[in-house]
Amino acid sequence: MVLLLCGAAVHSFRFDELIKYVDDHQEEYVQTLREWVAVESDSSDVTKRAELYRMMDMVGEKLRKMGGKVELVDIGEEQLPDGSSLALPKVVTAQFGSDVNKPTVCVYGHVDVQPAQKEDGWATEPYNLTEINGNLYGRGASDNKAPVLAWIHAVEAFKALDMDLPVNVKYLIEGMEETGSNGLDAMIKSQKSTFFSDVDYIIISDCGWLSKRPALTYGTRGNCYFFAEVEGPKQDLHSGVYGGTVIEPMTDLIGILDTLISPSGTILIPGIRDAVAPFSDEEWKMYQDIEFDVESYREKIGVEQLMYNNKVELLAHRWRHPTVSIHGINGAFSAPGTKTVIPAKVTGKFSIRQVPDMDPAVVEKQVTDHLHSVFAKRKSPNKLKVKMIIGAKPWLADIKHSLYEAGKAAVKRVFNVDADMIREGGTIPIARTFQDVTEKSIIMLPIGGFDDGLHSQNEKMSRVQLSLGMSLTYCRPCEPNSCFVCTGHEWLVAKSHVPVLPKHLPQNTPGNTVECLLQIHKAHVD
Ligand SMILES: CC(C)C[C@H](NC(=O)CN)C(=O)O
Repeated sequence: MVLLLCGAAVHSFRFDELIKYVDDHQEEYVQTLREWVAVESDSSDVTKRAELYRMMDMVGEKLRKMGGKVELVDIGEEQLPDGSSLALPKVVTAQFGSDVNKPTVCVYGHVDVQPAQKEDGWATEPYNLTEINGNLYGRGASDNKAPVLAWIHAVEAFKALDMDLPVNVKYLIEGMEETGSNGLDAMIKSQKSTFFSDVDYIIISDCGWLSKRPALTYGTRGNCYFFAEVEGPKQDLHSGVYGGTVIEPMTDLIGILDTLISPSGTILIPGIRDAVAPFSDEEWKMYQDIEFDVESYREKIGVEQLMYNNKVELLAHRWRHPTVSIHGINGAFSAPGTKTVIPAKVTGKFSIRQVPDMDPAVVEKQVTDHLHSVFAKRKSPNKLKVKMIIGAKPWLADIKHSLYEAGKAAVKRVFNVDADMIREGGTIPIARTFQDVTEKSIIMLPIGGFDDGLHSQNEKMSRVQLSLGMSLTYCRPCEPNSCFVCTGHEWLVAKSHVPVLPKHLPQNTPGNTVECLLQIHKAHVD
């Protein structure tokens, strides 16, 4: 939370009050996160849609209570595979201040989550925020509920103290990010000349650091998500009775999925790499300077071998080369027992993370043509249907833009180290739309840690990481026209902010606040 809540208008006396208020309310912030995590706002599961609607209402209510001008924007319906339709969760927009003499910052985030069940291998109940050794475990804790709340609480502190916000702040919080931000493109287009007309900057904290070093994110990969359905007999069959007499849909599906990517990671779809931007010497040099330890990355994941052992190659394949991942097969027998079935219809789910300058429409054609071509060669009587479900574009920012200069200055002032300039291998579907449609500058400021387990078992947000991230939020009082919000060039961030440290950590570590926090953080993650 960077930022921007820095204030020409804030006197140091009042600034101390602000810091104290935030520190004094840490437990309430965690309690609100607990309430938000308790909502199973899984956007991929239509049976959980009521929870998602409830989640959006909670966000709207929270912002309304803070005195914001809040709207729950209807973004229409989604068509389900069975032909029926279902209302999309409303998008929450909120506005705090409309002073034409102040810049306006729009914070984007999402409060939907990926699926999670205890049986997937979680050590705790995924929807019951549980603190263990300073880590707050729960689905959505890092992706993206805590970062969204951090931004909300930053403004709430100003409001609670009846302090003038030095910038106008807008929020746009959605509930379909994890399934491709359905409906949001259209909403942004339709509100270009209304909600977005006075927005100067867009800030996204839906990403994490790469290591123990603070980072700024300047690129994300896109995602083209496919369903490949193979349909054969009219119902499931006994493999003893029918096996050997029918051409099985599952055999066809595994056969075609195996033509997508080689064991060593080469994508086998013709033409797919044609539009990939060349990896420049400048990029190579940048990647070399980034703090990242390949061996500890390998160990943390728990694999014996990675695809690349060289740091630059590994980062490049994580951020700026495309890849294919196979996620699952619907209709396949997957229970622990030994059912001897021949499934009649199976749907393979896979996605391609794409990079500049790939285009989802082109990828869709390349993948569809390829799968139909390899399927035809099998001469199977079964039917193949290929459908692209998500077509989210990659996003890349200009790191020479003053917004990134401002971000670097803020990190330097808070942490006393230079930010690593990183990209994200994952996708924030709406980032590119913001860029293309609103033509505003976007910065991604990671708050999450490098090992938060996003989309995985035991997702967490550590209290220390949250404190470190939050210290970016508070800017010290500055002279008019000298801070980022006034000039667009610099964030002035308080060095004097001393967050309340988790009680189990040493309270009397010597050194200044920043060194102290970094030492504690290091001890905590080592
Ligand atoms: C299109 C994807 C489902 C989006 C998803 N985004 C994030 O995880 C960002 N929080 C992804 O898988 O990258």
